[in-house]
Amino acid sequence: MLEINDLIFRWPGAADATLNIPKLEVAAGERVFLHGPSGSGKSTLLGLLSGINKPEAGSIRLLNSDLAQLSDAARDKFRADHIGTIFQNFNLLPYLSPVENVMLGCHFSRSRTDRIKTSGKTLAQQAELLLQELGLDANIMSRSVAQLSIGQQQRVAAARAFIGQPELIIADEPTSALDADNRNTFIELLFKEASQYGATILFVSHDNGLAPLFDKHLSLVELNGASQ
Ligand SMILES: Nc1ncnc2c1ncn2[C@@H]1O[C@H](COP(=O)(O)OP(=O)(O)OP(=O)(O)O)[C@@H](O)[C@H]1O
Repeated sequence: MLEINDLIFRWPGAADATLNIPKLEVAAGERVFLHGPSGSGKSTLLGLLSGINKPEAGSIRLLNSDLAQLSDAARDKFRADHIGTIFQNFNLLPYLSPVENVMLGCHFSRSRTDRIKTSGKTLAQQAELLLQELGLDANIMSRSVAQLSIGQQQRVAAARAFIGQPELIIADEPTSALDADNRNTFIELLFKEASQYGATILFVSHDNGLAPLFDKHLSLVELNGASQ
């Protein structure tokens, strides 16, 4: 589902390329753990995969589209349709309820919205179902998210990424605020949700203790070093 070839990315003004990745392949449905020390380029790579940045050279084929060849508007649409992101700080809207926050995951994507409608549910019903599956208690669904614990906010952020079944779920250090038990539980929940429709998970973390949970491990230092 993802294939990178001869990718080079350099931040403006930087002497050296931040990323120089000859090859990277991820199959559909894989659970991938991407690790590397601070500054090794993890966020830069996620920015390229989600189409926020463009490579200087090389190709990034995601679901058979070369992101480097798409216009800015087409990359935005591609991201909204095919990628669900769980951000490190969750990026939830504090004045909205959990259900409303989750529904926002479909806001910019006709195809994700249509997928839910075809299943016969409303967006709100699907949002509620996902929140239940991810373990959010029913009695807090109508609170504003500002009143939720970190672990509860994390479940809302995950449900927002999954709504409408995007093929790729990107999780950028989403467990750094949790203790070890809660981290593992959260990752197991992500896997369960992803396996319901075969989503691919790309999970970024400094915490190598989480690596054994995943099918595949990618080290940014090794990926970058492979050409040098
Ligand atoms: N917007 C930017 N403009 C210029 N340079 C940047 C920008 N963002 C990141 N960099 C540089 O690119 C390199 C990789 O940064 P990046 O944030 O991708 O690393 P990271 O592996 O995600 O780090 P961390 O684990 O600390 O989040 C660093 O040297 C950083 O200074």
